[in-house]
Amino acid sequence: MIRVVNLTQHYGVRPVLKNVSLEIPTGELVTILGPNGMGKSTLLAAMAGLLAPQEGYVEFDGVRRRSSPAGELAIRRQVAYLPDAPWLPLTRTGREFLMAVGGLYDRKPSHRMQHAERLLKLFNLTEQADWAMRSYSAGQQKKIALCGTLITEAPYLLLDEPFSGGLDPAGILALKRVLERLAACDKRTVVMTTPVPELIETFSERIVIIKDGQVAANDTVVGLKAAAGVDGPLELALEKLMYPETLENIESYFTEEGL
Ligand SMILES: Nc1ncnc2c1ncn2[C@@H]1O[C@H](COP(=O)(O)OP(=O)(O)OP(=O)(O)O)[C@@H](O)[C@H]1O
Repeated sequence: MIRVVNLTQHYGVRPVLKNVSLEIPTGELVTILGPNGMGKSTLLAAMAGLLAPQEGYVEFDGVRRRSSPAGELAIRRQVAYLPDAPWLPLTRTGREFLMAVGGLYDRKPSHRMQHAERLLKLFNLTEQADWAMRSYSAGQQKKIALCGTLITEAPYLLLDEPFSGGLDPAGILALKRVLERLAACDKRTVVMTTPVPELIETFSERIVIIKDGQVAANDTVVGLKAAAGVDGPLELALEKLMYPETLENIESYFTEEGL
């Protein structure tokens, strides 16, 4: 279980997250949604241990992040984090990269090699496996970064915009199905952000909406639709809950122009 307790995060004097508390049970597939700039990436980075919160803390299975070197090391082996703009060692090949990341998580070389092969095949990168990653297209770089997260086999996956960055439909389908199966069959916990509600409607178990630095909603897709009084796609419910002003802005854009 992940527990976020009274988390407050400032950049300079500007508060981004204000007293955020959240519990994510093991094996859940959770999506964090919210308007641009509301703190989704900041929340994920704090969960990943990249940011030291000014107040509050994050716990994985009862061990508090950043509380002791031993605890922090134990958590690092359990958690894989994919930032929205992941860094890749571009002079290395995709296969070398996967072998190196798997090694950081103590996976045996023969197991890593075999798993890398399966991941490369899954994301249609077999042909490029032994090319330097600088020759990969943007979408291929995103795919290899995703493979780098999956090869860790970490029980907790924190994925910042895993579906963005030029993934093709085959890549999106592969990622959706893999995350679904990992959560359902392997009890892996997946927390991710995405700006595209259509992508997650059918497979995200729970949605957390961050707005103005706070948790505005934390519910299932069905629960969110009921709260918004919407009997259609999730997108409509989110428009009402997250972006009520956008619908008004669209109207006034056309009205003020006399259109
Ligand atoms: N390193 C930083 N220094 C100062 N301010 C920052 C920094 N990183 C983010 N911010 C600010 O914090 C706020 C939250 O940013 P964050 O990236 O967490 O939002 P987000 O919800 O993930 O946005 P998006 O949907 O656009 O990715 C924004 O207003 C942003 O300008």
